[in-house]
Amino acid sequence: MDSLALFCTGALIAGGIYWFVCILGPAEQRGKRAVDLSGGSISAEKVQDNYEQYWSFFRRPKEIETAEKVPDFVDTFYNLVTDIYEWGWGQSFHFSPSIPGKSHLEATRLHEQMAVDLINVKPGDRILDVGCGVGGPMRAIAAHSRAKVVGITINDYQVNRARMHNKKAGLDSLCEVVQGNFLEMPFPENSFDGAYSIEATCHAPKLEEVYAEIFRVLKPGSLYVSYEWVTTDKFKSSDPEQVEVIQGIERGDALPGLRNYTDIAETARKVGFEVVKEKDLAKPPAQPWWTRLKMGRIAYWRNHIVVTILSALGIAPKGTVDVHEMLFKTADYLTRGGDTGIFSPMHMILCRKPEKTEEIWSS
Ligand SMILES: C=C(CC[C@@H](C)[C@H]1CC[C@H]2C3=CC[C@H]4[C@H](C)[C@@H](O)CC[C@]4(C)[C@H]3CC[C@]12C)C(C)C
Ligand SMILES: C[S@@+](CC[C@H](N)C(=O)[O-])C[C@H]1O[C@@H](n2cnc3c(N)ncnc32)[C@H](O)[C@@H]1O
Repeated sequence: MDSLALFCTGALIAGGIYWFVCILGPAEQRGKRAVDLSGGSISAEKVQDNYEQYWSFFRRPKEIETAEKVPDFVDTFYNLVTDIYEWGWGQSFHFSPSIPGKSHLEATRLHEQMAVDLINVKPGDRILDVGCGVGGPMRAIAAHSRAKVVGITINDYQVNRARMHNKKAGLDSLCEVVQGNFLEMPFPENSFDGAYSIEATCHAPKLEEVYAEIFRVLKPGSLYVSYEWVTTDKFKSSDPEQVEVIQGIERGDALPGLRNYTDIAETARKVGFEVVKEKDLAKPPAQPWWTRLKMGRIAYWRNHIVVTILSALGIAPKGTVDVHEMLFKTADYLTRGGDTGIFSPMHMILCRKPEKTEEIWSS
């Protein structure tokens, strides 16, 4: 083979690898690239240890039940998965019903916009995003409503990613990101004109604690909407196969325990909210939210190969393959949860903080 042919073959192989890893991979344009996968705020050498630490929480379930330990366990989880989520899913870390003729991104945006439309927000209002991730929903909601959005996340790495994306999108004057625990928020009472949480409060060990905090920081008369992860009326705790699916979802998603849908409104009322509306957005006529997970199967195999190669080359931290494999299995449990109808990630509840709350506090 002469040198020109050798050069062309080399260039073709290099181009192919670049296309496979960098172009085919990212879920959003100019999103996270496979070669940039990291362990979040954890240094690369500690990713494997932290992954093992994450699993050890499930070997001592009592520890997960201890409220004080949960934020640390959730923080470890997001250090491990944030880059993989961004790379393989995008900047919005939640599900949405499929919409025929619309892309995943369009369906995601409509699901996010529905949340802010429900809380009647005006331009200039200050609203809270409880558990904001890297800010996909926050940016969509700020752009759609022109409200000022303050997001809170426990994970430091997500704070930096969210701030970077806000700046890049030219939305940093409307979007602010704070590192903190949503069980003890660093905000004064009656300081927000509205609030929303998208698939985040499921990480709270006691829903009552996070709802009470949201209630505290909201101005009287303002609205809060949440998309909750729940087991539905189809779930039978006596069926071992169903229990396996629910436990698989809990373990792969850092959940201290999935709640039943009946607990949501009850908890909201207990902390003083008026329940305005409650609806499982996953129920027909909505199209399945889990088809996107099913359709991604080929991409997951490709991602598995990419992660294995990058990890072997020392580009991705050791442990990334394990984390990816955990997510791969989780995708299967989530799909089974969706197919059987025993699980919903979008049980919507819309609540109002009453104008007068004195009676509630004194009772
Ligand atoms: C609300 C939460 C997260 C919900 C989803 C955003 C994520 C749940 C499972 C995740 C994924 C599973 C499979 C991954 C795949 C193997 C990989 O190649 C690319 C990324 C995945 C698709 C990943 C993306 C995010 C999820 C869909 C929880 C945590 C409360
Ligand atoms: C699945 S992500 C959803 C993120 C975002 N709502 C979205 O849809 O893109 C859950 C978020 O909740 C945050 N979270 C979980 N427990 C928390 C806590 N105790 N305090 C603050 N944030 C928390 C996580 O850090 C993460 O950002």
